Amino acid sequence: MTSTYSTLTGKSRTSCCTHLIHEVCTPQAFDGLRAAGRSVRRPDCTLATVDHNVPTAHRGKTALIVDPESRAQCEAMDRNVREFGISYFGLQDARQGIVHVVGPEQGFTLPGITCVCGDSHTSTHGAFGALAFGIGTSEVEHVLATQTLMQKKSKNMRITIDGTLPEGVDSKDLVLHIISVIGASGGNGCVIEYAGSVIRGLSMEARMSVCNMSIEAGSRSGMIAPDDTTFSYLRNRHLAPKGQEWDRAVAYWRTLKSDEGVKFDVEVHISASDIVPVVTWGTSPQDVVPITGTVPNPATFSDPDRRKAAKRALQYMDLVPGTRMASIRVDNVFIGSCTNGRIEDLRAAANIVRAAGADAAVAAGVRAMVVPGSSLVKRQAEAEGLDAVFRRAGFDWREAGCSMCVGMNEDQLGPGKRCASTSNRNFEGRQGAGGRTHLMSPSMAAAAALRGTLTDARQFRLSSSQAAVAIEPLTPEQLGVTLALSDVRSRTSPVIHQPAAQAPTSSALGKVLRVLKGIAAPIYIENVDTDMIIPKQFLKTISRTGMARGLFYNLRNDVNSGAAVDFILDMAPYDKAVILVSTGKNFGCGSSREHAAWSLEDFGIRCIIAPSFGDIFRNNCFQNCMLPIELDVETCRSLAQDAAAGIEFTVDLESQEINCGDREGSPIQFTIDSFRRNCLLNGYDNIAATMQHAESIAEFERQRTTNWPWLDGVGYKSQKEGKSSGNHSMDW
Ligand SMILES: CC(C)[C@H](C(=O)O)[C@@H](O)C(=O)O
Ligand code: SF4
Repeated sequence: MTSTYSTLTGKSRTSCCTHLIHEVCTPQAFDGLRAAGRSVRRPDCTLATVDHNVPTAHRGKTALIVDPESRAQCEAMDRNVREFGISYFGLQDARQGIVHVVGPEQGFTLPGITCVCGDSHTSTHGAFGALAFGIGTSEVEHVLATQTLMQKKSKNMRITIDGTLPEGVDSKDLVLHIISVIGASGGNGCVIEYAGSVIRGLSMEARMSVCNMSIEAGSRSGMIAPDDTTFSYLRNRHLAPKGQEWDRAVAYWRTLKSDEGVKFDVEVHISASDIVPVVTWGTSPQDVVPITGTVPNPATFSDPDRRKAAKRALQYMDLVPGTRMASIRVDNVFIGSCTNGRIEDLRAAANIVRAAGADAAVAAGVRAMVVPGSSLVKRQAEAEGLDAVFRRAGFDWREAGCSMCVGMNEDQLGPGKRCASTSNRNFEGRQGAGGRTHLMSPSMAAAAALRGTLTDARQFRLSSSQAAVAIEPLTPEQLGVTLALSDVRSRTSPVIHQPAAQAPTSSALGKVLRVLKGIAAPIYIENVDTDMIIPKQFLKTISRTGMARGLFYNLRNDVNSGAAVDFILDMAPYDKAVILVSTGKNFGCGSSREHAAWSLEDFGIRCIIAPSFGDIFRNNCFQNCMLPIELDVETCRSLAQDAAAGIEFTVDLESQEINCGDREGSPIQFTIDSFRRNCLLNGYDNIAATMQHAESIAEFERQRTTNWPWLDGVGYKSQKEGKSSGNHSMDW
């Protein structure tokens, strides 16, 4: 399936059809463009919004954002989109929302495209049969400048779910079940295709929830072949093709499916009847248990690493094995995020409140928030009366944004507080330092809000008279939004900057790595996620430097007092470490934040050795001239012993060897992609290298215009036809 989607312009460069951007991962990329005197190659294929930092208590001008760092990031976005001529759904725009809700909602996400975004949940867009994946900031800069990316073909994995989902089981239960089956690193290096009768029967919203969490299964990208469900969702969306182009597009989209008998690198079969309503108990999305079950006993895990991780998780979550999940009290409930902040999710949650009767109320002592995924979802929900249902029961009805999914705005979970959440990550400190997250579906979260404990939502049954009346998506006019569509994908005039003297562009530029000699620090944690490497508060910067302070912040400092606690990187000789050795797999999983690589580098780490890596993190390391080395678990464990003994390591990239003292088995050989190796040895400027292929990129774009004209924005079309786009005032 994937080969159908990758549109290669050169040996290893993928042309990106659409590029979504948000305020957190772009300021440094735009600065890089400015410094190098580069423009945005395809403003018509780039769409911007603000979501992570925005307040959900009010809407208004960016200038009203109280937190100075959040405000600075949003203002940087305002400036950058203006300067580079990019279509933008800013804080006052009726179409603003979470980037992964906005793209599909506008029809910017289409089947057959390659879609990228500086955000790990870009996998969401795979629900449309797009090859969609998250990238780091350096890659964002590369895409802005060239509309292409350096890519290596991924492995293919197919997960087939057949049968009928039992009553009360929804797409969130399904995807959490999948992650528990294949594990949080199960999809490393793969693109997942979701198939089977259950997937075919899902709505687009549900498909998006499933693809969204592919990254939590270790895969950068998940996809579903487009079908009539996809087409009817897209028909009449603002940026979807219209008229004859629509017919032509649909005819093409129907061809986008895996060939009969095609061989996948990995096949997984799941029976729908095995799936039940679930919640998470630990600090990895793979820590899943039926809501009717109990907190597991780590001693029952056969894998020693899993056992250790489970013990650590239970300590963090303050849970005791054997406790009934449904007896666990919660302080907060969060309904929202790019996984479950769409209209269907809000309807499901509201249905539970309706089923609880006219007197339904949020349990005493619980704070429950409903945060729509976009401002248009909010208006739709209000038109359906869902806000009234929530408000009446004591839920807090908010403005759109990422909110407590990540806590970059004021919506944070306090230390020691427990949250029933419809988001996608239950990592340590994810929703707030010291906060404890249980992931679940919207109906289960609503049920938890009413009962005050984790609750089986099947206890709330709707009578037909209580059932929510879902209405067709409202038109912009009905929503009371006068959409000025003229500014969407119509930009034409690239802004060319003069290179700034001595200013840095993409991060690795000018750096090389040949031989690295020094102290290695051992880390014994499984699935070290990038939230753990650098928590959210350190992402609120518009610079790439000075991030060592944030490195492993929550492991190095007491959550309540902020006082330093013993952590390996603060103890001699490891405070001078240049190498990290992780015994746990999936190092750097989760978020695409390049800040994780920046903070390691700023501390002095140039090489990380682990049994496996999160795919986006691995790329981010290379982009910053850092070397991620993958070795088997046993070798990592023995290297960690050497590191713990304070033995100095020598990593030689030329000979691809690791030497540590005169240990047995030394030197250890490692393999590395030859292109990446060359870049590290010679310090390439990837963007400049790609720009040498400008003619092939232009030729590819010409073919694309001929074959798939609906992928060009209006402004680009008229520019090609020699018409002036005036002051961006053309209609779509
Ligand atoms: C800020 C962004 C880089 C990050 C991501 O990549 O996922 C965020 O959306 C998250 O969910 O942690
Ligand atoms: S996972 Fe959360 S923080 Fe990240 S994009 Fe989605 S809603 Fe925003």
